[in-house]
Amino acid sequence: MPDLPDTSDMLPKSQIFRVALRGDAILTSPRWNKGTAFTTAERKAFGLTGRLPHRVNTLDEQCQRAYDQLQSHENAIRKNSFLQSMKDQNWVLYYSLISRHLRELVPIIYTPTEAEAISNYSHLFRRSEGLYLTFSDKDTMEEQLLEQTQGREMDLIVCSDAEAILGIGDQGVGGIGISSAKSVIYTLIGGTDPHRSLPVMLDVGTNNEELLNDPLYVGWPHKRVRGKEYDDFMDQFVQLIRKHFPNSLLHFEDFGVTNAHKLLQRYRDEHSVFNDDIQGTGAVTLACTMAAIGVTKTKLCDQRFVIYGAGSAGLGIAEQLRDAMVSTDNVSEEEANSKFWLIDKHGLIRQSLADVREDLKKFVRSDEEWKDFAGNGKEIGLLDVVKHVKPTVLIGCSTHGGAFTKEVVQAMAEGCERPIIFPLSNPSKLVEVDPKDANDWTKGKALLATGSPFPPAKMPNGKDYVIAECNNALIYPGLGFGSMLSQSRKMTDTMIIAGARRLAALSPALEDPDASLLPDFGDAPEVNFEVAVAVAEQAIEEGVAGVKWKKEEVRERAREKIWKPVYGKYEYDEHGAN
Ligand SMILES: NC(=O)c1ccc[n+]([C@@H]2O[C@H](COP(=O)([O-])OP(=O)(O)OC[C@H]3O[C@@H](n4cnc5c(N)ncnc54)[C@H](O)[C@@H]3O)[C@@H](O)[C@H]2O)c1
Ligand SMILES: O=C(O)C[C@H](O)C(=O)O
Ligand SMILES: [Mg+2]
Repeated sequence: MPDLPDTSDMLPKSQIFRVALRGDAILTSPRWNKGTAFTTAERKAFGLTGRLPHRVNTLDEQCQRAYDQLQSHENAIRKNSFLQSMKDQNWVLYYSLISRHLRELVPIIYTPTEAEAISNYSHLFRRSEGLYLTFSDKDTMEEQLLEQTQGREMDLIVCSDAEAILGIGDQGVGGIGISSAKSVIYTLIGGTDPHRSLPVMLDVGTNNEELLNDPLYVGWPHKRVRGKEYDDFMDQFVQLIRKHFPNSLLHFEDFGVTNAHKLLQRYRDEHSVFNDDIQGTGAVTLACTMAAIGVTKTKLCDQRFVIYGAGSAGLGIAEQLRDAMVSTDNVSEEEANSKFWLIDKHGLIRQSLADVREDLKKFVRSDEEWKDFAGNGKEIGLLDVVKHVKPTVLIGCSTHGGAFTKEVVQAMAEGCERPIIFPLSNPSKLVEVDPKDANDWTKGKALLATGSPFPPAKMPNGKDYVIAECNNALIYPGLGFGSMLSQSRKMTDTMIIAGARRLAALSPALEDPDASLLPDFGDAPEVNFEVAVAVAEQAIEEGVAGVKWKKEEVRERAREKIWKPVYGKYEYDEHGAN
């Protein structure tokens, strides 16, 4: 990977904060609490002398102690709960600890462990994780928002209605866990100030029978609200965000595909809105594909793409690849569309299929193309499509674990020299193929990337093949930070493509074709910093930025704005922050 800036020199200069909280109030504020790291002078000033043991610890010592405690929890879900409690106690310690062990701890607080925490949410509940806006309380939505934000400026709102959480479906109020985890990643990897971000759960009910029948379910025990009532509720929410936080980024996560697409189209010209499953996944997959075709020395328009799973992610990926093909390879949109075969649970999306979603119509295959197909009239499944189309790229975002069988993978490998295979479904148990198997079945020829972290596979020459983590977290924090930094009025497709290109340019495979297609997740903060700079520069260039900077200033401004988990120096001031 090309050299990246050392982020340690991005630490803010020693900061002095005037704080109005004393005693228990400062010890129980995760924003201000330093625990045993309060200095002797601060202990006197904030009424803490008798409330803490004698010794003053450094942040390094606190991180060491916390890491040791974490190791005593034997499984991932317990570690997740422990870290959740730490977040409730002390933000600097929480973010600093995870930053020091990024590759090890991101899978604990995010994908895949967060899926388990979300599905057990009502049983694990300890305390509030953000703002819960419930349909039945919609008349007081504005009061609830203002009560929660207490006059704070907000840079970022991450919301979910939890209809399609990762690959585990409708999770009702547990969906706050994804809003919260995505917000944490924004801070950890993107540099967003946690005090200026808000996770939101839009509780419009759930159709998950198990939750509805669970006496301990803590959400609104009601079937999902649909239609005009749903649209009005969402509109009420979006208009409040626009009114009170006009410069914020509004991030949508894990909505059902129909609402995801509709909400994005409805608001994308009014406010800076972003759908992670559609746009974030599209962007990271574009970057990963660009890296892979760099290895095969082909162009985007030379590929035949089979996308298995035509929901938010599948559609977002197809559109992003298509748009990039049009802009880089100079082909018409129609020709670019013809390079895609999308499959959902009813088989190949083609003309004679009933009820094809409006947003998929441009990717519908003609019946003419399949007229000689033996199973005509029936669903056309993945294996048949692979045999017939001979794809060069096979992408999975279906939630159908194990769908890329040995037969499918080998059929693909017969049709091309270096099959590009990205099984992206999360969490790990839903991956379409274990990358180790795909590697073995293709004798190390497949170029692979997955949505969740997987261990390296062995190449026939005995070398490790590092599996790229093609998860939107490698790009969305940078896309978002770039938009917030430049105070963009909207997040345009060209800003997203600029971010994806920057990520692709950082691929280790550019220098070594046997290396991972994407940068290591351990480098995610530096990578996302680069993405953010590219996005903000593009926003300035195309005139959607609110700031009046020159493009050359962006990098320095980004360094100044980035939030880092370090303790500032506190002075007591009754009119200070709380
Ligand atoms: N790696 C990433 O960054 C990333 C990003 C977004 C989504 N995802 C993953 O992709 C998966 C889908 O997410 P989504 O948001 O698009 O969900 P979604 O519910 O919008 O879409 C799922 C799609 O899969 C299809 N499908 C379901 N079962 C199928 C089957 N047996 N055969 C073929 N198709 C089937 C559905 O018809 C639908 O088109 C999830 O597992 C999610 O975790 C990964
Ligand atoms: O949450 C993730 O890990 C990625 C993605 O947004 C998903 O829905 O799977
Ligand atoms: Mg998601």
